[in-house]
Amino acid sequence: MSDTVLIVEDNHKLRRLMVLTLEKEGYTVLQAADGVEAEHQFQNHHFDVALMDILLPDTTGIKLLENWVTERPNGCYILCTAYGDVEDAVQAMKIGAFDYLTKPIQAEELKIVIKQALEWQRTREDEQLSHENVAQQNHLHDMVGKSEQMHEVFGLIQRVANQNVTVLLQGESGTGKSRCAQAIHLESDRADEPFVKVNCAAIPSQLLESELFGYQKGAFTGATQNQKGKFEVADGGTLFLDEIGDITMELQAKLLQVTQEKTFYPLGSNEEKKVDVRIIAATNRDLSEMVQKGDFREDLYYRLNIIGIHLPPLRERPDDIPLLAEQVAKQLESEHGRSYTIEQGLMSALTNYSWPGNIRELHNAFSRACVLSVDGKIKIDDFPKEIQDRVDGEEISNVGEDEMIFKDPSLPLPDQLENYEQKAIEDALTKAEGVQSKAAEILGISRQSLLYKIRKYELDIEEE
Ligand SMILES: Nc1ncnc2c1ncn2[C@@H]1O[C@H](COP(=O)(O)OP(=O)(O)OP(=O)(O)O)[C@@H](O)[C@H]1O
Repeated sequence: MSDTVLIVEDNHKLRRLMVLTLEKEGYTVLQAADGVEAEHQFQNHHFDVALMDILLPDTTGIKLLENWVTERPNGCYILCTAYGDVEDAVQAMKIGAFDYLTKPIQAEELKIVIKQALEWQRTREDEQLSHENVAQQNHLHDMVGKSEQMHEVFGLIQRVANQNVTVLLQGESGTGKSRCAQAIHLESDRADEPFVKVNCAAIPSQLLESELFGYQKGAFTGATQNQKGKFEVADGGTLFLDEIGDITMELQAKLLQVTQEKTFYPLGSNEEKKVDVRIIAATNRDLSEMVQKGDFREDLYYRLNIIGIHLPPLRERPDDIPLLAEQVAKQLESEHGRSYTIEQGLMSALTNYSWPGNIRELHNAFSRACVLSVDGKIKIDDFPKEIQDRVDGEEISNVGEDEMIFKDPSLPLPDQLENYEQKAIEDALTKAEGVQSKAAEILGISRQSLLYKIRKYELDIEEE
């Protein structure tokens, strides 16, 4: 059965043109010339995507969208806005439109957006199934993680990989945004095409434009020959714009145009270039806050954030630490040609540290520890002082002097630490009358860390 598209457009000529274009592509097309007809179609027919004009004789596309999103939240809606009407476009995206098209609508653009919408729609329907599959999986390409948050991220990556929509990755520095962008590319059918990364913060703003769009010989002093920009280099593949929050307003406007039209002009050139590039953007800044402050264009924000993926900080997913640490140790084993063992108790100690630099800090700390380790045995002493201090502080600070009885000098230090830790947890839980969040507060660790330790020491505690 072919996919069905509903077109709501009062301009007869334009509607006819859109219907013909889509019917030629093999879609079944329903039509409506005003709000009443549109409501009738909505109530009586199934359709996969609706494309509606903003201005209708008896209502607005925004009003229809508001009603339909409430009634069928899983539907896929695209609004057609007048050229340059940013406010309507932004409002539509906020309400829940999949995307918007700016008039005049090109046939090619129409075909692409409908195709993307249907792909997104289909994968959303498969969501449940793929979610179950992904839940079993603790890695995706080079990414590892077994926490619920990372399973969710893996699921999203797989669902969006083959849709040409832009993706916005947000998360603190070192949480894995670049890796995530690569994983999306590798999961997609563009995997054999180029993956091009541009760090927008690392390139001075005057140069960034020519870096992205290229230039023609003579465009400026020193432009002695034509130079391709990253958009052209990435043609057919993926362009990863890292630190997107750092680009100037002027460049934001240009970028918006490429995301809409897929065309641009190299600096100093009159020749329009057309590219097929999938854009993934990332930032560790709060882009929606930047929008509110007027530092980032709202329309570009919505355009980039068609699919948003949040990479959680490591302190919120301590369950991933052992897996990540093992991955680094394995990598280094093959690089250094020797094997490493991780001292007992070290892992639980490391889950107590908050890792402000996230996975990058963990990687660096582990690499350092491997190099410093004697006989390949990685110990807490091999970690940077700030980590040792934090770990020791948290482990010992909650143990009173009268409990020094737990210190058995005949045991190796990690085992002594584990004894302290277990006792401290038991005491905190008693003090907190079994309320885990309170106990975690007393211990100065996250509730997740506490749960991890309760399981680790097999403490007989009722689940909250
Ligand atoms: N899930 C993961 N599994 C294994 N390694 C990871 C994972 N996520 C990130 N890493 C590693 O952690 C380090 C930092 O990751 P990455 O550069 O992707 O972070 P980022 O969020 O892009 O950082 P920044 O914002 O500073 O650019 C890299 O060495 C990367 O390979």
